[in-house]
Amino acid sequence: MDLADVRNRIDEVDHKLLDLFCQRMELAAEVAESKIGSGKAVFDPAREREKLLDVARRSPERLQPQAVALFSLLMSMNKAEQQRIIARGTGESRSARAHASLKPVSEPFPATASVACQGVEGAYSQIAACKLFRVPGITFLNTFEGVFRAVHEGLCDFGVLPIENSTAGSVNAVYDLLAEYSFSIVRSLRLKIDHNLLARPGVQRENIHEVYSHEQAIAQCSDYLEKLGVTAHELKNTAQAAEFVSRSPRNDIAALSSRDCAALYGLDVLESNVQDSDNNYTRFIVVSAEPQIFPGATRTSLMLTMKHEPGSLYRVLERFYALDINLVKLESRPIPGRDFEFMFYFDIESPAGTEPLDTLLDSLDDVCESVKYFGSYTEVL
Ligand SMILES: C=C(O[C@@H]1C=C(C(=O)O)C=C[C@H]1O)C(=O)O
Repeated sequence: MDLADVRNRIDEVDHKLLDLFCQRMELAAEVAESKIGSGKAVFDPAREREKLLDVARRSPERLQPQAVALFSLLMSMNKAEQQRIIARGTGESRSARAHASLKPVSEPFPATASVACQGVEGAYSQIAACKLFRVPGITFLNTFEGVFRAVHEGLCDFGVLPIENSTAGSVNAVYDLLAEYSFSIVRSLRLKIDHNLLARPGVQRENIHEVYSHEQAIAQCSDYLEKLGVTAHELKNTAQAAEFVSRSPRNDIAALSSRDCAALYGLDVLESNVQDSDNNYTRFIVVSAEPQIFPGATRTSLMLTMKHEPGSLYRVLERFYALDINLVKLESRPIPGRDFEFMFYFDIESPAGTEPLDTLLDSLDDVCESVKYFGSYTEVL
C-alpha cells in the first residue's frame, strides 16, 4: 500500500468533513435566531441525549466511544457559536462581566499606591507588595478580611494577598473573600520563597533547640528541622517569629523567616535556603474594588461550579480546547455540605479584550452552575 495514495484518500474525506463541519456551524446562526425568538435556552440536554444515542446506534460498535466524543465536541462548538451570536445580537453579554469592562484601560499599572497587606513588616506579603509597586505606601492589617475591608472602605487603593503556594495549594479563604466582596485581580506575582535560619548575633547553630515560624514554613522545612533535631513552634507569621527571637534573651532558639527579616530584626542568617524543595513559590495577587484591566493582561482567573455528574468538567474543558485557550491552573475544591456540585479554580492564558476570551466567557454559563470572573491581569515574575 502506497502511503501517498492513502493520504490522498484521507485528504478527500477530510475535505468533505470540513465542508460538512462548516455547514453544521453555519446552521448555528439559524438555531440562535429561532432561540432568540422563542426564548429557549441554548443548551437542550434532551435533544443532545437523543443525538448521541442515535450516533452510538449508527456507529460500528468499536468506534462508538470515539463517535460520541466527536459529536459531543461538535455540539459544544455549536453551542459556543450560538452563545456568541446571541451575545452580539442583543449587545448584551451573558458572561459574568459586560464586554465593555473586559477591555484594557489605557493607563499603565501604577508605580505608587496605598496598599493593604496582612501581617507585619518583613512578611512575605510586604516583600511581594514592594516588588509589585515601585513605591507602595503599606498599611498592615491582622487578617485577610481586614485587607479587603481596608480597600472596600477606600482606606487603601489596593490589597496584596497570597493566593496559592506551590506546596500547599490555593488559599481558599482569599478566593472566598474575592467572591464575597466582588473584587478584581489586577496583577499577580510569582515569588520564590526562601526560608532562612535566623538567630541573635553570637548564637551557634549547634546550640539551637527550638525553632519558631509559621506552620507552612515549618512544613516546608520539615526534613531540615528533623536533621537539625529541633522542636518547632508555630507563630502567626514568619516575620513575627523573627521578632520573637530577636526579643528573647534565650541563646538556643531560631526563626525560619525571610532574609529581609534578618536585617529588620537585627538577626544573623545562620543558614540560608533551608526549605526541603527548592521549587517553593507563592503567588500573590493585587486586588482592587473596581474591575480594571491594565494593558498587556493575558491571564484570567475564574471560579466555576459544576454539577456532580459525568462529563460536566469535560464539557467545560472542551470550550477551552475549541477556542485554543491554554489552561495554566486547574484545581478542584470541595464545597462543604454540597454533595451535588463541584467547584474549580481555573486560570487561563488569553489576551484580554480579544475574541476568544469574550466568546469563552459568553459560553460558560451554559455548562456551569455558576461562573465567577475574578479579572484579567499580568503575572510578573
Ligand atoms: C443546535 C441546537 O443547540 C444545541 C446544540 C445541539 C447540536 O449541536 O446538535 C443540540 C442541542 C442543543 O444543546 C439545537 O437545539 O438543536
